[in-house]
Formats: sequence, structure tokens, C-alpha cells
Amino acid sequence: MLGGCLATAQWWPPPAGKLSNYCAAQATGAADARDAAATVIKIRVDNLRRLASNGATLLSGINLEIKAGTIHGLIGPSGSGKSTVLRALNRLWEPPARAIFLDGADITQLEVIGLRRRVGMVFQAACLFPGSVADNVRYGPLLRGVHLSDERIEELLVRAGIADPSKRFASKSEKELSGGEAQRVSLARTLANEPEVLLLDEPTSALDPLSTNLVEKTVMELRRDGMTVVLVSHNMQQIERIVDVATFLCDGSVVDTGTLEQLKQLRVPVLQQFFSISSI
Ligand SMILES: Nc1ncnc2c1ncn2[C@@H]1O[C@H](COP(=O)(O)OP(=O)(O)OP(=O)(O)O)[C@@H](O)[C@H]1O
Repeated sequence: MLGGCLATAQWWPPPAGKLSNYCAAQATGAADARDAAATVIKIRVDNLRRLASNGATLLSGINLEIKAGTIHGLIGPSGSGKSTVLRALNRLWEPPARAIFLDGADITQLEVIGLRRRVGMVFQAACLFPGSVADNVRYGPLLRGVHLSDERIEELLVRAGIADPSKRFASKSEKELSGGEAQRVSLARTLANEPEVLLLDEPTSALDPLSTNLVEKTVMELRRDGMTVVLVSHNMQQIERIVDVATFLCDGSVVDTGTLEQLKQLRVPVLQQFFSISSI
């Protein structure tokens, strides 16, 4: 699999002092409290590998440290493995033992439903259950015997960027929602589980600029409240606006991790090409 963009980059091994050793305190604009939280590693990925059923390498030894209370972007060309890594973080595909650790615990040793409550995911395409918006938001907590009040549902919808002064939105059927509304309900449904980590796979790709802005504000507020967020996005302006650090993946490997400014300054052909095409 390394025959693609990595093979053309004359940069490996990386120089001493490479960005993967970045200090979270250097992340531009990070608040003091966040810096303190960000010294804690929430998720560690250690030499994560995956082969396709035909033997092709999909992930060839991914190493990542995702700091608590930060927004960590996963960026890179299509097919570089971003979603595959994201899906491993809450065992939507089963990683090998001792490859992914949450608060130091091997996630393959944790009870999977509990793990998915702690590490919630919002997909690119909202996939709502048949029923009302409120039914969807209530679903996760109900599984553990918690019934959310109407007020709590409203709060979660507002948090997910749905302004609804009429308070009628919660009773709408999932069939009546636009793609953008469904996406925000999907975010509210995930937040209802009060996750510690939020995995976002292209969460705003179906949204207009106003809704995108609301979701970005929500994500930044969640970070302020201590949540750890891992964001896959092709929208480099969005990455620039909200992430603390990003990891650039190519051909199933990590190229490097750093602030976007740091990544942009690396003299790595694949990165330079990527950023020049993304025009940021
Ligand atoms: N279950 C699978 N079996 C075989 N190949 C797979 C499987 N899942 C993903 N792949 C392949 O793994 C590679 C990485 O896919 P992935 O979806 O993780 O990339 P990505 O970086 O998220 O891409 P995009 O930005 O287009 O969403 C792709 O070549 C994809 O075709």
C-alpha cells in the first residue's frame, strides 16, 4: 500500500524533533485550562494495523496520542484510512488487542456497549431510527433505564445546533427532516449518552454554512467543557477553524501530527500538494 503518495515523499525517516513530539501547550490559542487537561492522553493508538480480506494493507502501524480535552483532526487524501482509524476507536471494526487504549485501558478488554457510550460516534450520513426526533434522542439513555425529560431533549437539540423556539421540532418524524436537520439530531442523539470522546466523521458535509457554523460552535463548547473530539473532515477551513492538532494520514500511515501551521510548513511533498490544492 505504500506505493502511493508516501513512496514519492523523500522525507522518511522524519527529522529529529518531529511534530509528533509536539507539546500541547504550544497549540496556538489553547486556553490554560485546556492545556492542563491536554497533558493527559485520553486515547493512545499503538502500532494499529489492518489488512483487507484480500491481504492488502489498509493501516500499516498507526501511532497516535489524542490528548484529553482537545479537538484532534484526522486529515489526508481520500482512501488514506481516516474513517478506518476512527471506526476502530469505538470498535466498529475490532482492532487487535493492545493497539488502542482509552484512559490507559485496552479497549478490546472493555464491554463494547459501555465503550460506545463513552466514545460516541456521529457518521457522515445520519442514520436515524423510525420515530420522532425525541424518540431518537431518548434511545441511548433508555437502553440503560434513563428517561430523558422533554426539557433535556430541548437542551440537547439546542446544543446540537437546532434553534427551535416553537418547541415542536422534537415531535417531528424522522421522515420529515432535511439532511442537515437529521445530521444535527444524530449529534444530539450521541450527546444524550454524555460521551467522554466524540468521534465525528465528516459531520457537516450535508450542512449549509449557517448550520455548519452552529455545529462547529457546539464542538468548541464541548471541548471547553472537557470533551475530547476526534474529527475527520475534508473541509480544511473547518480544520483550521476548530482543531488543536491534526494528524495527516496517507496510504494507511501517519505522515505527521501537529498544529495545522506546523503541518503546512513541513517540506513533505504530499503535504505541500495537499495544502496547496486545499488553498489554505
Ligand atoms: N472493510 C473493508 N474492506 C476492504 N477495504 C476497505 C474496507 N474499509 C475500507 N477499505 C479501504 O481502506 C482504505 C481506507 O478507507 P477509509 O474509508 O478509511 O479512507 P478515508 O481516508 O476515510 O477516505 P475518505 O476520505 O474518502 O472517506 C480505502 O482504500 C478503502 O477502500
